Amino acid sequence: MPVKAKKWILAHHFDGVPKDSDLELVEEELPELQDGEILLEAQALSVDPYMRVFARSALKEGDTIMGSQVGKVIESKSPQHPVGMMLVGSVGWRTHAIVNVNQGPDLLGTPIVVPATPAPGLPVSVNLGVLGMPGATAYFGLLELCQPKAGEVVVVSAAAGAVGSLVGQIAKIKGCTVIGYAGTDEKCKWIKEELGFDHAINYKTRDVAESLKEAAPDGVDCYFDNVGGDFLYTVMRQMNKYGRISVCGAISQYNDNLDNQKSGVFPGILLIVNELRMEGFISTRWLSRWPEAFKEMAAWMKEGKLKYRETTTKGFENMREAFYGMLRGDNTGKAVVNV
Ligand SMILES: NC(=O)C1=CN([C@@H]2O[C@H](COP(=O)(O)OP(=O)(O)OC[C@H]3O[C@@H](n4cnc5c(N)ncnc54)[C@H](OP(=O)(O)O)[C@@H]3O)[C@@H](O)[C@H]2O)C=CC1
Ligand SMILES: CCCCCCC/C=C/C=O
Repeated sequence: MPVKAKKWILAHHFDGVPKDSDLELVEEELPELQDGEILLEAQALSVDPYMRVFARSALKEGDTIMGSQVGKVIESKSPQHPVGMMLVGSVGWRTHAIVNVNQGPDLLGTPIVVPATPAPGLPVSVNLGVLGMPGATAYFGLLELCQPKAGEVVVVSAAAGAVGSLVGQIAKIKGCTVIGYAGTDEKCKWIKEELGFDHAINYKTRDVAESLKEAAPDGVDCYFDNVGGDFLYTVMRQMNKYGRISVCGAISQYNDNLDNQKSGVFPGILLIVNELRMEGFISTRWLSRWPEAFKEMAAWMKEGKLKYRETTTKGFENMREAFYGMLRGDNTGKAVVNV
């Protein structure tokens, strides 16, 4: 019996905030499996900011939207991937995918399928969040680039999101004072009261420069930047000598047309005077070491030192709404879609 897959395609390249006419749900009939192929059925899918960023360069109109999912093998012509096995696959927004297990990495350089990390008692979706790409991003982006030391002050933006909520907790584990900025009072309450951040500030209701002066009167040593734009410049002005900035994301600019962006004045003088180190990264730089991060983070979770939250949307047909919601800040913790 041929399998009918549903998939979301890029109908039109995004221009500004993604809208319904940009994304279209279509059906396709899948062919018979060949040797070395498996058929994956989506259980949980990820919606991430990078989909907004990389759609422009990596996709053509008509292509399936990129993205990872946890899928179950429901048919197999690969003895190493038996029916029932759970895999994390970068196979896009699809209910069913035929994967050649010998295929090389995807467009973003990640393997097409890897066994889902065993996490007893936890939902499979943790492989898309705390024990997945966002977890590795927080772990390596903070520890490798900021190298936070006990007693230092660490600031993180988008602090109640998938990456930011983990960055703040890891910085606490390392003995730092942590200041998180998030977009609602509820998010601030969560990161302060449940996750143990020292300060949680709603950037929509407080002035960032003024509130940062209050929370960090002696300045900032590390900034984990998820937001970019003016936010970055504002924090840079309050960095201490030899401060480190890990440039992870620039979500405040993702809906802008980069070709038409006005050139602002980059405050390079601050880098010079305070001898700051500022480095952008893509988490796949440490791909071969991701298991190391997952092992340590799973141990912290077991010890109750690292908590996570997911904002889940039910139904593959609601991928689009989950994506829009994540971009505008509806999520606390990792945004996932359960099928
Ligand atoms: N370099 C890398 O390898 C990777 C980079 N990233 C980047 O990390 C960042 C966080 O990603 P992730 O944790 O997955 O996503 P989140 O779970 O943090 O979701 C995005 C959040 O961004 C916040 N946001 C949206 N617009 C703005 C804005 N204009 N100003 C400030 N905050 C805004 C919203 O929270 P709020 O309510 O607080 O506004 C929203 O919930 C993104 O920039 C992403 O691109 C992610 C993974 C890998
Ligand atoms: C498993 C997919 C890895 C994608 C890496 C995404 C890097 C993100 C950059 C900005 O959001």
